[in-house]
Amino acid sequence: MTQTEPLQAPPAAKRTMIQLEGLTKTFPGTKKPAVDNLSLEIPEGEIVILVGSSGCGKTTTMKMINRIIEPSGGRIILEGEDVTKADPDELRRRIGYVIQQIGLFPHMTIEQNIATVPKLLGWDKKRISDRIDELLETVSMDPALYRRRYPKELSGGQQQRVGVARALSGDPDVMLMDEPFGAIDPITRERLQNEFLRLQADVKKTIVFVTHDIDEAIKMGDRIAILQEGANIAQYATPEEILTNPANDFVADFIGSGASLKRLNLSRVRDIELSQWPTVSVEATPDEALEVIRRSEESSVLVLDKNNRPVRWVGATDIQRRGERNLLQLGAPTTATVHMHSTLNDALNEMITASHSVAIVVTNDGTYQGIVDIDRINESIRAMRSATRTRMRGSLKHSSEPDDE
Ligand SMILES: Nc1ncnc2c1ncn2[C@@H]1O[C@H](COP(=O)(O)OP(=O)(O)OP(=O)(O)O)[C@@H](O)[C@H]1O
Repeated sequence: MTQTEPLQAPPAAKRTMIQLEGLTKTFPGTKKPAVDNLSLEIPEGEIVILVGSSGCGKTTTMKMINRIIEPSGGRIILEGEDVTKADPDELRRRIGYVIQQIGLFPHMTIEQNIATVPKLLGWDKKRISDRIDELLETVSMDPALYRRRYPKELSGGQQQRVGVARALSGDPDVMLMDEPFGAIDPITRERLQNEFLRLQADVKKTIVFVTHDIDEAIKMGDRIAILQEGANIAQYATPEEILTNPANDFVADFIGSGASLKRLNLSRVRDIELSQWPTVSVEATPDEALEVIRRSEESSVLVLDKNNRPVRWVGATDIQRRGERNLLQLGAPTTATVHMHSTLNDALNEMITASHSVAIVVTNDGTYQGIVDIDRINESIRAMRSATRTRMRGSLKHSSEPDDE
């Protein structure tokens, strides 16, 4: 047999995809620049978040990257090429753009919306049509159902999914996302964030993402730039570093209280050991279910369907008072379900919303994996706190060591 596997090259250091050099924008009729001499390196394949309070220059920075706003000074380097003076139309075809609310063209169907950039790129009809199907499936929307609809016939969350699909349509290396999930209710927002992170794990685009929500920044960002007025960088670091070592009082204030709780956004369900809850198949009799509960330390059982998907919680007392009812008619439907890639913060939110002390963990196809309970989340918070303290003691010790020792 011949060896067909190529030898693995050692991982190369990340390339800089976008480099902003002294980028400045002073709007006509204003004295102070909205963006004042901003320099920032954005590595390939990462999500870099620009976060800061209203008016600090996030959107202006973003719009200068694809030249919707022309810079008054400085340079934009894309993949090593100075694009400060390049043809803006051509540039925009290389950069996907997702914005809050507006996004879609209202008079065009979903397929026409998604086809905009591929058409500009001169793709043939079949390629465009296949791409529309592929992208709608990628953002979990059935093409047969949605291709011919108009934006107003979709929910806010669905419109935003189409916005993401459209931004991905020409397969750009870079995506700019300006508060893409800003106008959406918290539950849909969380779902879209998770879907987007899952998608990004596959597509690995270089993404500049604007938000004013530090929790969203911590959850979505590989790196976060916390901006002050004039787009001055207060800190540019990983979420972990920002939470552990805020560079100054401005950053500490911006993170606000509850840094430990925010750190729950950094840990995912797949990173912790899951607990198990007693389960029975939907085909079991109520007596069998009762026996499973008796043998466990819990007072209820999780009923799984034929495909191992959780369907109901059934308590011992429900079964004792069952009368003629079977397992599917007892107890309550399962709530508080999270995925392996959900954050511990998502799990905690689910528990609080469902008034349940456990969240059920399932795979993408809904198969039962285990549970996360409040105790496990508490343990994680404690572990993070003590890791931070150890790190801080380490750095304090280091900085207080006298030079002459
Ligand atoms: N076209 C314009 N003409 C004059 N000033 C502008 C213009 N666009 C933005 N500005 C000003 O530039 C500053 C930065 O605005 P920008 O929209 O970039 O802020 P932002 O951080 O995105 O804010 P928000 O979170 O509220 O969207 C603000 O003071 C704003 O008033």
